[in-house]
Amino acid sequence: MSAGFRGQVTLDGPSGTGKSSVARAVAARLGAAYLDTGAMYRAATVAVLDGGVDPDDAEAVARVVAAARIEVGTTAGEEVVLVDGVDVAERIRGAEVTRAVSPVSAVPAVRRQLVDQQRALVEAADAVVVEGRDIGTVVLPDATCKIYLTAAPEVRAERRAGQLGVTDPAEIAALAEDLRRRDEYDSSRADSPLRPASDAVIVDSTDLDREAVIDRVCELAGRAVRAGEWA
Ligand SMILES: Nc1ncnc2c1ncn2[C@@H]1O[C@H](COP(=O)(O)OP(=O)(O)O)[C@@H](O)[C@H]1O
Ligand SMILES: Nc1ccn([C@@H]2O[C@H](COP(=O)(O)OP(=O)(O)O)[C@@H](O)[C@H]2O)c(=O)n1
Repeated sequence: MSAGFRGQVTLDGPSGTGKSSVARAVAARLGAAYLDTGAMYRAATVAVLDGGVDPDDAEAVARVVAAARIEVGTTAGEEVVLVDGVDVAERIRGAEVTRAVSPVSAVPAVRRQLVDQQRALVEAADAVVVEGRDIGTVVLPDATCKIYLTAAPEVRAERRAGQLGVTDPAEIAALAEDLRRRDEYDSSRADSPLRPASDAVIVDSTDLDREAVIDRVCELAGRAVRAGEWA
């Protein structure tokens, strides 16, 4: 399965399972576009923080985000994230945004706005890999191939620590607590909670390296296309 893929691959799952790194590599291998929906919720959070609004004040959050122009790129190799024309690609990965993103993304009006934008970006592409929390369940219920990535919590925290260059055990424990809190928030919200779609294939990456996960996702994408051709 390489060139010639047409359709949508969705990658959902909690933080640190490898969604971004795997989705980017799969998109490159399939010659597909790539959409990081988490970057959009993070960009919305930048607008909320800069608007001086409490991330837990749903009404104020909805108002600020409705007035913000959020733009993301869909090319796997280049990260483009703009809020009102300002490059926030680096800032969205910072601790301040990570702390505030879950309450912002639990606001239904924010989700409606960003889901509309996500669907428009997907429609513009013949082939696309989309990662997030609700892509297989809500954004693209008819996607060609749905994957739900999981991994043991301690493995996810270690991966995140490795990514951020954190080695102090107390800091790793704090990262693990942050992941746990965010997963709980994302899984228990009323609108579009984090959960696998009923027709998603669950891939547990605890004991798989990155390349093995990429191979598996490409294989599943190829299989889904062939199944569609025979249907
Ligand atoms: N299967 C894997 N084994 C080991 N490390 C991985 C694996 N998949 C991803 N990683 C690494 O773990 C870190 C977090 O991955 P990332 O793709 O950002 O996860 P997510 O988008 O789900 O939060 C990155 O440094 C990435 O390179
Ligand atoms: N489709 C999505 C994607 C992200 N999100 C929210 O955005 C946050 C950040 O997503 P992300 O994918 O950048 O997070 P990481 O897994 O990279 O840490 C998540 O914790 C969710 O609160 C969401 O609600 N729906």
